[in-house]
Amino acid sequence: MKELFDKLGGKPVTYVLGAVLLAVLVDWSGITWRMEQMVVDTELRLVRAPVAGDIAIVAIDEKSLREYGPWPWSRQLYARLLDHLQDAGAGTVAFDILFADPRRDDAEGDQAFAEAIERHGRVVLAMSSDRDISSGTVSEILPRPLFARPAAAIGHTDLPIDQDGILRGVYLQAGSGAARWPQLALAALLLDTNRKIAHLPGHESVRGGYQGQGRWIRNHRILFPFSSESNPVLAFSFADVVEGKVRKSLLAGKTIFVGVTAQGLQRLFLIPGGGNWLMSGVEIQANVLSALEQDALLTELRGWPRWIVLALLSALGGMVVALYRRNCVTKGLILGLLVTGGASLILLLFFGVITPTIPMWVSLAVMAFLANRRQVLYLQYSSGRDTLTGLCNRRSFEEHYQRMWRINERHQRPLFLLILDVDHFKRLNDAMGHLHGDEVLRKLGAYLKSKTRRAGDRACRIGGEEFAILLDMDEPDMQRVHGYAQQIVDDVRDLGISYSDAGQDYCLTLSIGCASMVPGESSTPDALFDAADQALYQAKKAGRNQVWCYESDKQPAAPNAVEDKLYGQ
Ligand SMILES: Nc1nc2c(ncn2[C@@H]2O[C@H](COP(=O)(O)OP(=O)(O)OP(=O)(O)O)[C@@H](O)[C@H]2O)c(=O)[nH]1
Repeated sequence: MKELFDKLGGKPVTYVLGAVLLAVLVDWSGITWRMEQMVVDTELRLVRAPVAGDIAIVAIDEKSLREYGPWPWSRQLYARLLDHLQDAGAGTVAFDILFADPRRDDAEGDQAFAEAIERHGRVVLAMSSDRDISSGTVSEILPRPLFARPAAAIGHTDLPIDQDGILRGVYLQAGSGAARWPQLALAALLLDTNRKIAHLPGHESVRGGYQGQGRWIRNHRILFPFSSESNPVLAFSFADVVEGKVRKSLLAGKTIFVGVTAQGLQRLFLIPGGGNWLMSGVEIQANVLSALEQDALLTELRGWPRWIVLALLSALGGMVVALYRRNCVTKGLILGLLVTGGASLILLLFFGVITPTIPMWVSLAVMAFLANRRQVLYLQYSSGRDTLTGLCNRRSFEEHYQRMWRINERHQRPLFLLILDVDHFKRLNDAMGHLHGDEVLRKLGAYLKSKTRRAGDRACRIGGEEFAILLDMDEPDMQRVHGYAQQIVDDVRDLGISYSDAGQDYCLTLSIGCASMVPGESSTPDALFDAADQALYQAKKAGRNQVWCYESDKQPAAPNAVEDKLYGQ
């Protein structure tokens, strides 16, 4: 596992693919949705745009309430408003007010309003919905037929709130059973421009018509930039307009939304962008129309396009992390976050595309963490390695030696140590050069590593051309160890590393001294080392290219007793 991690962690492709897969997985799981929305909201702050100049609100505000008394008023006032707006040359008038019930005490007012709607010819009325709590079904509430008949269009005023209480977008179509009603702002747009929109923008979540009785169906969700606090929608007081206090030129040619803004009478919506900025429904309608008119909608990527953009951006971030994986992981992570964050910002500012940023950042953080882990492991590993052969160095060998000594002492098991020395290595160096000598040592290192595969086994380069092997044997038996060492001697000879010196050909050989001891109070790690060294000395003395062993019984093993128990080939 560690080796796999080591191998994969070294390759840039690991970081690129890892970042892509993880980002897609995190995004798909939806666990970062809330955080993601916070980022999107912050980004949306940057794309705020003023509402188009040909849109205005006629607001039922505090001033109008002071003028005309408590709301609702006689519909006569709306009739007067419509006539005034018509006179001023205003365009479509959309009421963000539901006129569903008759005013029984003011039939005249209702009649006057109906006639004014007819006269005006370009009035859009609002419809709404009502959920029956016991059955859960949703029914439509339409304007009373007296008004609906002369109205040019009817639009819904459903403003959906996300799970976190923020309104980020609207549905261009909604209705009970089928999404047949256009959003109020869309209805006004269609009327004003006499346009037929072949393909409604936004995400089409519902295909086909009727979706089931009593279900409130929404379709074509759009996101759009909201107007800023410093650039609010142009608004006139209802009373000022009706009383003719607003210059006609200010109203001429404008699409007018009529709605309530007075505190306490209307529902306010929290809009994205941080802070607690609230907007009334009528202001939101003005914002929607402005965005539709100017084609300034934002695209929230879904499905395959979302995965593809996410994959491309996180691959870019993964590449940055991979680039810095060895020198400075933190720098790589910070740059990766900046690059991906910057790319999403560019997509938003220039193309109006909202990309999921948090999943990319999560995946980059994980990749950077893995790169860092690998780097730490690599440093730990390399500090205990011999740089030429890749075997462990004397320091880490000694640590391992001491550890194995303690373990075997607990279990009262013998420990086997082999010391290996290349024969006449000076002669090889002199004949072939130091670099060639290095290459030979490297080859020997690789071979010895392949001979030490058990967890407790360790091969190490303890000096120039001197190696040591510590063996962890299941069945402690010096004969087997002798056979093992002899195999090494034979294999090295069979490697056929040959060289000539002074006209004579030589083949590289090894000598090995083996020793074993049961760790205990009377035997020490140094004693075992000395014993193996003595055995090696004997092997050299006896002509090299051979194995000599020293085997202790469980008695104290004084170094001077070593030779008594030595045996060779
Ligand atoms: N190429 C190379 N040579 C090394 C390295 N470390 C030590 N040596 C050489 O290894 C040689 C060891 O020489 P000696 O200690 O006389 O031993 P030997 O020639 O192998 O003779 P015996 O051990 O008695 O068989 C010296 O020439 C060192 O310079 C190394 O890292 N690379």
